[in-house]
Amino acid sequence: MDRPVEPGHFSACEARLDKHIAGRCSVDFPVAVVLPAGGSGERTGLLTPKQFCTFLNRPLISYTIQTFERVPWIQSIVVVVAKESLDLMMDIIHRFHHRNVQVVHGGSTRHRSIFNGVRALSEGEGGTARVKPKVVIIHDAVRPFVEEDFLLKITMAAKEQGAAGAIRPLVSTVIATTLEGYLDHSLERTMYRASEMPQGFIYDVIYQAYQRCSESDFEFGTECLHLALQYCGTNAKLIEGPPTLWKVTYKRDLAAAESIVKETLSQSACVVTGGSAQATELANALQKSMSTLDMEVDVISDLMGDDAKSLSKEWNFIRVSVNSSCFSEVGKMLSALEEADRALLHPVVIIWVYLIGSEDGSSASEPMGGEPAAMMELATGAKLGNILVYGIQLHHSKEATLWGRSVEKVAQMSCALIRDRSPALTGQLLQA
Ligand SMILES: Nc1ccn([C@@H]2O[C@H](COP(=O)(O)OP(=O)(O)OP(=O)(O)O)[C@@H](O)[C@H]2O)c(=O)n1
Ligand SMILES: O=C(CO)[C@H](O)[C@H](O)COP(=O)(O)O
Repeated sequence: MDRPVEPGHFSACEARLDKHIAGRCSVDFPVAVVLPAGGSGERTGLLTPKQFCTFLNRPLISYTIQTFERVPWIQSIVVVVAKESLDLMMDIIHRFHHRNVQVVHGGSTRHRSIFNGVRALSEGEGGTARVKPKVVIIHDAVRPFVEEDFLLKITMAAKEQGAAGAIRPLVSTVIATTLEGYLDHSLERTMYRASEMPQGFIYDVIYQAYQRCSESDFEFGTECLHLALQYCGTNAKLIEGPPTLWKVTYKRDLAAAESIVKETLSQSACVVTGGSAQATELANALQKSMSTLDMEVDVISDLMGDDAKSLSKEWNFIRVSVNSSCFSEVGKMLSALEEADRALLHPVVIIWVYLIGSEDGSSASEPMGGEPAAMMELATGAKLGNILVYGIQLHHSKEATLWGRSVEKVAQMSCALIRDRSPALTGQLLQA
């Protein structure tokens, strides 16, 4: 019996690889990606193939493509889809401004789809030859959460070894069963790992492996690393990856993916005060209260000058108005976000916090005559551009405890609206 892999064995190898990679200034060879997306997603029980199922107004595959588009040393992306999904895929590329993406049609099995994608990287239009990549990364289109540093590890290892693949510890014991459906024996779990994606290959290795493999491999195989070993004698370097490499397989996985994206978008907020002392005081109180709710808040007077950079890095904005129910400030923020095309890939949240009353006891004339209707109209238009506008109204109180409670309530409501990003509440003027 082979000796079990000692716990930490792979992390020791990875540490050496980390050091090896750390010494590299950049990827100085062409790298391409093949994203197999030609499946039907039967295990989700949904009619729409899971790679095209949407959350936060975007299909799953668009999140994965974006992940690779952000990697500067990846030159091209090939997405492999079923023939009947070609038009849908082209529409997604157009709608979400994906670039450097070539779409080819898939096959009846994952291996056939992947081979179509690999082949497309060396055969240009009409079968003419094209410059092929040195390394090709293969990554299931339904695995949206992969980080650049891990892609770099896989890519460098593939260049060094010919092939490399992500692995994860098994979470369930693997057993062998008898034909009658009884336990034959259980495998020693420490000797096995789950093979995940991404995987990387020297282009010629995986291309030749697919040219040499059998029909049975194409029909029943699920492991590219096996083909490289079996048909090219190339033994892949195995690298333990983070738990985020999981594959969307069941319907629940789509909900999990949405939750992860929402969490990523809900780490911080930018409060814009317009510069008034009272709005700034409220903003600072909100900042303090929201920090206790794990929300990092920045307070600025306006989205101008250096502060305008928030427009391109923040997903959540709070606009504080004092005794002024006009929406011009919110309208200006909305226009700036639309001009920056900020909500193309993710929904942006704007919360209008409307403070009535002031320290000297004066109060605006009873507000909100026609404003709720105007608020709803503004929010309805904004939603079409993937910007979610909510309103929270609060009354100033000179009684410190009461005022503190009001501010805390606004902080809680703001965090909830940001974290949930529900289109259902847009345009509502909530009472704190
Ligand atoms: N003929 C196929 C089958 C699968 N895939 C892709 O391979 C990846 C991983 O496969 P899997 O999770 O099994 O997807 P499906 O085959 O769609 O799922 P199911 O088995 O539930 O139908 C997915 O991105 C899937 O779209 C593909 O490109 N071509
Ligand atoms: O991890 C993988 C190979 O290394 C593949 O993602 C996995 O094998 C696909 O299997 P299935 O199509 O049944 O989901």
